[in-house]
Amino acid sequence: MPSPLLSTRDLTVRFGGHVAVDHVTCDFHAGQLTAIVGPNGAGKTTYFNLISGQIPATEGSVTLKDREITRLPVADRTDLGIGRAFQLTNLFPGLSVFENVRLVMQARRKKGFDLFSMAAAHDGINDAARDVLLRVGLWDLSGQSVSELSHGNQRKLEVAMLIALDPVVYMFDEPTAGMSVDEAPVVLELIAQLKADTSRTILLVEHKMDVIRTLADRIIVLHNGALAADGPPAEVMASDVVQEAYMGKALEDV
Ligand SMILES: Nc1ncnc2c1ncn2[C@@H]1O[C@H](COP(=O)(O)OP(=O)(O)OP(=O)(O)O)[C@@H](O)[C@H]1O
Repeated sequence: MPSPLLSTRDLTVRFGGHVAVDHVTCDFHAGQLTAIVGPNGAGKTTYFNLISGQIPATEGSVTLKDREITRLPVADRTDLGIGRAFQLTNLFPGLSVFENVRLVMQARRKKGFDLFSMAAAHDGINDAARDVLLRVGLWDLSGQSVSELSHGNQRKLEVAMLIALDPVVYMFDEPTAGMSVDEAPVVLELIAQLKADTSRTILLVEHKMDVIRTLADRIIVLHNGALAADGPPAEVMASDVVQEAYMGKALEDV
């Protein structure tokens, strides 16, 4: 098997006496979407935070494409290809949809954050931003201020910004949370399309069984911060131990 894109080895964080993530060793390969499930408080978001760099690990390591990134700050990890959608906190509400996507592209291309540069100088970026907005179905709303968008469209924009960032590792934390039944399928379809690019890996924290069934190639289960199960969805879901002990409660709110 080729070497993994992303690995955690004995990844651990303690808050005082509480071990929130407990020696989690896991490899994530290109072309795979891994759903991370587990009961409330199991450590899923904290595991994400350790991978993306929001909190420092107490022990263990995170490796991206054979490079150890455990002690790197968030921005450096982003530059190296860790892309995380943040439940709307990384949108600029006062700017237009288009400007939000363009800012991400400018930052990626190291052209700085000068929004008011001559548009002609940024033709390439403008075209690329338009392509992303067409892809997510937001092109018609590109001139609107983000604060005027519906919640569902804001979540779509978040996916657009992640696509614009062009990461190696896509990290989604409950991407359809708070969306209407009409809006959620669009975002799920976008994530499904991302899977088609087999040079990336996708991590998804998710409670909804239907979303997991639709998207996941693999499920890992966290319980009390530790890795409790890891395998293909059918296998993990069928496991009695996992059903009863770990997933019954976590996945029943479909
Ligand atoms: N900064 C922190 N300081 C202290 N304890 C924390 C901190 N962050 C998380 N925890 C604790 O770590 C444990 C894991 O929390 P985490 O949010 O990762 O769980 P989760 O699996 O994402 O839960 P949920 O499904 O409810 O979002 C919880 O007991 C939580 O209270």
